[in-house]
Amino acid sequence: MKVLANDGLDQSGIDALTEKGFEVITTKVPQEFLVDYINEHKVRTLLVRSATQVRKDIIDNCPSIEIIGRGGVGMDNIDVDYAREKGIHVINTPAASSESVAELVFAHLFSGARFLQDSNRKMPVVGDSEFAALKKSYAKGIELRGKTIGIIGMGRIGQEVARIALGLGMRVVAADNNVGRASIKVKFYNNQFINVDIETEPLQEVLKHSDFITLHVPAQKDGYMIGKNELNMMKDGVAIVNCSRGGVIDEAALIEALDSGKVKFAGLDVFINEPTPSKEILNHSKISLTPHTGASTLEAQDRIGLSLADQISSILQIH
Ligand SMILES: O=C(O)[C@H](O)COP(=O)(O)O
Repeated sequence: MKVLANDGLDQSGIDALTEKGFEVITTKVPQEFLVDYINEHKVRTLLVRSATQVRKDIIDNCPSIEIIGRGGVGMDNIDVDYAREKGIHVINTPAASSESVAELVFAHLFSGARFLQDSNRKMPVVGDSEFAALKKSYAKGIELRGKTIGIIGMGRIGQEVARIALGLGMRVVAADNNVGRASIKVKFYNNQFINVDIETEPLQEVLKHSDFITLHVPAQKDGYMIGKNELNMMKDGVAIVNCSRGGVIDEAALIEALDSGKVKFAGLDVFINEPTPSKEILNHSKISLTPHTGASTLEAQDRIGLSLADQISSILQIH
């Protein structure tokens, strides 16, 4: 019962699977050697994050595979329908990382609002004499409280973003093609709950009325969701965060909008070219950057490991 976790697996998952008699291999096998490796080791379960591509070549040429597991949410690196047609179980962990991604959205928002990304780059390289000048250049920070956040995509992550935003005293507006109205349960530390209804609006309305926009949609098949036209619709001085997928936003149009001042700042966790984002993106003083770490917290990875182990055991009926 070999499980190959090609992009790694949290110890929680390794322990839970090992306890049930699975052999978990965490060797990173390069993409071009995967088919041979899987066949040689008769791997029955292939686990990946977003790095390993599980395309038709693997599905067609690795008859031992019974389960393909995505430790995370987005399955755009897996030919899901094709695998299912071939009788392979394809699983993911849609609920395990929402809090982590949502918290990263606010890390980017707070960073941009107070110039942290620029300050972290410049403070180590400028001398004492520049301290005052830097302080002056960061004098026009902004608060999040009281501002409007537009959430595009009200799935689990979008809803978690709404919960945090409400706690910060922000006004929340949302756009979602599938959800007419989202009722958000907000839990407080004393275990009390309140229900808050969030009306969704057409995308264009959300773009027009938001001070901050955050994207929580799957990888787009038909071009950019946010391109030049959409950027033009937004308020002057809007801020944008993308912790969903590269290619949801047109990076060239974003850079132009940052340079013109239309967009005040951006926070990007995902890029059109991963793992090599463009130099313009990497070096832009108004962009807060993270290398696709939305789900990379100890807590999320622990939950992901347990969820995968649970699902694999139940599919293979190992109790
Ligand atoms: O879809 C996801 O779950 C996130 O993009 C995280 O991807 P990762 O597992 O490669 O960090």
